[in-house]
Amino acid sequence: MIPAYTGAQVRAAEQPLLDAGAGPGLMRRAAHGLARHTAELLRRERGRVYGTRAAALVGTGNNGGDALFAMAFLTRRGVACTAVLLGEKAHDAGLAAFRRAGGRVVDGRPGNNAGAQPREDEDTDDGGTDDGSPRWRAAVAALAGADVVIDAVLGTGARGGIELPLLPNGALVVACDLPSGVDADTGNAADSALEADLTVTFGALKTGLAVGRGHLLAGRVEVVDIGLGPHLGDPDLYVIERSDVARLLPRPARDAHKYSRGVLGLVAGCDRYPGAAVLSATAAVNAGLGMLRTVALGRAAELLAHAVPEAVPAEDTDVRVQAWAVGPGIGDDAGQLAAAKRAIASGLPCVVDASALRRFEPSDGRGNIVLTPHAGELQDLLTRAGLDVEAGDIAADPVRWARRAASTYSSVVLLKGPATVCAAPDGYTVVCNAGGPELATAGSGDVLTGIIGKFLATGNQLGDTRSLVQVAATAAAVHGLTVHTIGSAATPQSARALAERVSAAVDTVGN
Ligand SMILES: NC(=O)C1=CN([C@@H]2O[C@H](COP(=O)(O)OP(=O)(O)OC[C@H]3O[C@@H](n4cnc5c(N)ncnc54)[C@H](O)[C@@H]3O)[C@@H](O)[C@H]2O)[C@@H](O)CC1
Repeated sequence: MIPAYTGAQVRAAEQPLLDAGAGPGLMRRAAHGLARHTAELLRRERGRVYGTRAAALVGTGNNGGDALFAMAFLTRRGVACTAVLLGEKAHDAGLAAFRRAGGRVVDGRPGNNAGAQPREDEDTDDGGTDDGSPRWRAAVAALAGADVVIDAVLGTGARGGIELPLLPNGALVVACDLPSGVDADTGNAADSALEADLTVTFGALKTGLAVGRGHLLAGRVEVVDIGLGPHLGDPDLYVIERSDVARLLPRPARDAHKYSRGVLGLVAGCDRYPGAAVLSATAAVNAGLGMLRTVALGRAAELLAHAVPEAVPAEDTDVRVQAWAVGPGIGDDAGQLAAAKRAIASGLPCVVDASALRRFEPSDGRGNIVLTPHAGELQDLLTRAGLDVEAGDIAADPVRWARRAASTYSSVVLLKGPATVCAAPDGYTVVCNAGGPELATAGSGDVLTGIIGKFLATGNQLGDTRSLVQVAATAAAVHGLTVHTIGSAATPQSARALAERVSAAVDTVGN
């Protein structure tokens, strides 16, 4: 697991070192890491470092200082470097070092009225600012032709919105510590924040790079160790890695039989929505389940019999299983909703999804239940519990609201989204960043429910809600990895294809 910390935690860890006069050393290590990773990116994407062109957008604080020192290193490696100063001041020592190394400095400050003229062939990306003022003209002209632009306007000291100049088309973007305008604590981002190819972050991974828009804007993330380790304390959350998935995956014992491999009860599907039951059932079976008992009605039952012959129909929830998965495709069917309620009340481990979430009450919660809402369903859960929360609030701080729902409903909450946030009632949180937009199709959630159900039924990883969070994150990772078992990431993928590839995904991490 990769530990992630809020910006406030990282700043607190830095403080004793700053008090002891270690600030310049910290910055030198950060700058060295930024220069090294930027050079590696140039070598990979441009085939060389010497003779390339770099520009940095430099703000007033230490974040800008990091970039100035980093560009001093790069200048010495034969990179033509330009610093575009966007604030009233710049880090003194960093600026002096950059000038000494022979770097070029351009004044992009608000008061600058002597801006350079744009080149005639200037070609810029959308998204930034070019209101024609000399300030932005100077910045845009200085950036033209850059192979790489280092975004070092704001780091963990950011407050509120930010304006940035237009970037040249085709330039690589490296964010220094985090993309300017991203909130290191939450992942919320200013509209103008730039999308990076690479983020080089210092001291520790920041929560804001693991979740929300910050995660989407960060690109590849490299963590540079600057020696904060002993001062960091408990992380805000963890990001699950492939090696964790391999460790946490339940494996059958050599003397396993179908009951020891897990028996899952599935309450899914109805006449109106028969397909969801097939997707959940297929995923559960392909995840390595010992036996599946299905409570399905009418067309859903017929379809299941054809599509998933392994599924053993059950008349009711009065059957012997080790865990339940309830909700996919049950819609408003009164019989299926009642069956889901009974399964939830059985006391067995249970994953609750889709329509079953709409009837789930805080008093139904307990430590062996996983709720799997998307943002809209989370808003509904929170609103029904008396909390005033808008969709935008959840997008701006998904970890906070997933935790809030987990404590309110005394259950583990798996919040679906570009990053999957799994939170326990005590706040322990694991984020899964496997997969991508390929997973955002109707039916994909039904697949995830089947995988979680299988892991709950196997049960050998369950102990407390923290273990259950890890189980949920492992299931989310397997779900995400199904994407990588089919063609390239750009290959369109149906939920059915994902369900059928669950065994291949388990195989990729399990071996
Ligand atoms: N503190 C340390 O020892 C270290 C800090 N490091 C770097 O320092 C950064 C934090 O430095 P700072 O605390 O100086 O903060 P930043 O450099 O992130 O920004 C602070 C400056 O930006 C201004 N500012 C804030 N919000 C603004 C906005 N919306 N628009 C325009 N200006 C705005 C503030 O007035 C202040 O001058 C980290 O992200 C990291 O890059 C690294 O050098 C490692 C060591």
